[in-house]
Amino acid sequence: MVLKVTDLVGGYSTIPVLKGISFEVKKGELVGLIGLNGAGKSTTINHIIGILQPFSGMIRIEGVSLDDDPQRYKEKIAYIPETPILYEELTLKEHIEMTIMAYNLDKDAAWKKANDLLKVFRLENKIDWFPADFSKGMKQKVMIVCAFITNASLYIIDEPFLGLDPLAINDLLNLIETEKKRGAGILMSTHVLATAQEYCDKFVLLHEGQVKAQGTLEQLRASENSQVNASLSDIYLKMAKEG
Ligand SMILES: Nc1ncnc2c1ncn2[C@@H]1O[C@H](COP(=O)(O)OP(=O)(O)OP(=O)(O)O)[C@@H](O)[C@H]1O
Repeated sequence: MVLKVTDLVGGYSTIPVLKGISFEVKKGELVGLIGLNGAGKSTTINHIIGILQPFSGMIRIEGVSLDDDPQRYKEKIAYIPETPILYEELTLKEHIEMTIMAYNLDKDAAWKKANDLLKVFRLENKIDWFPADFSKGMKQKVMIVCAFITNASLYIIDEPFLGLDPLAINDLLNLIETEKKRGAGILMSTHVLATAQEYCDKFVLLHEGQVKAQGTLEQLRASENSQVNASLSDIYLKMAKEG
């Protein structure tokens, strides 16, 4: 098991946004975190990456909780936020060097991987550029390059399909496939349900801070009494309208 979230109650103030959610991401699985605006996807992610403290419940990555060992817990996660977060005063090269230090990576192996990824995402001649020189999509690609050199156990990818061009989306999906084969787990939040349906192994449907349904598409169809050919979008809309 890569990620195990158990009875997580959490949020920002004393009123919980998440009302006791449980789900898992296994090795080699891509799990889609699906929900309407305000359903609690970002709040869930903020708890997993340790920005928010659970009110109650447990989050473990490969059996380790943030309280057990914060450094080990954080090294197991690579997070790609929806809005890229880069250091304005650091070049692309320095972002990669910082990632190598933060994750304690072998320098030569990490740079080999980074150079391959820089080529894939057409950034190899922009290594000395600062974030201010990059477009939003290019900044997102910098975050992808940094995340995918870490050998993380768990990738958390927040809405990857809106800022990237189709070529980059395809490259990212290929990277995800490679990491799945390596045994990593991936939790991906998205509103692009057709792509999620095509690529995710399982889904967690969040609604108003609760897990309304989870499992494979077949399992969702069964649990929501949907037709045998119902799409993820059909199932989700039906569930959201029923409340
Ligand atoms: N910083 C914050 N402080 C207080 N409440 C917040 C904060 N961020 C989000 N919330 C509240 O938490 C709830 C869940 O929001 P969250 O951002 O997790 O939703 P989401 O599923 O990620 O939505 P979206 O698809 O719009 O990104 C909402 O009711 C929102 O108002």
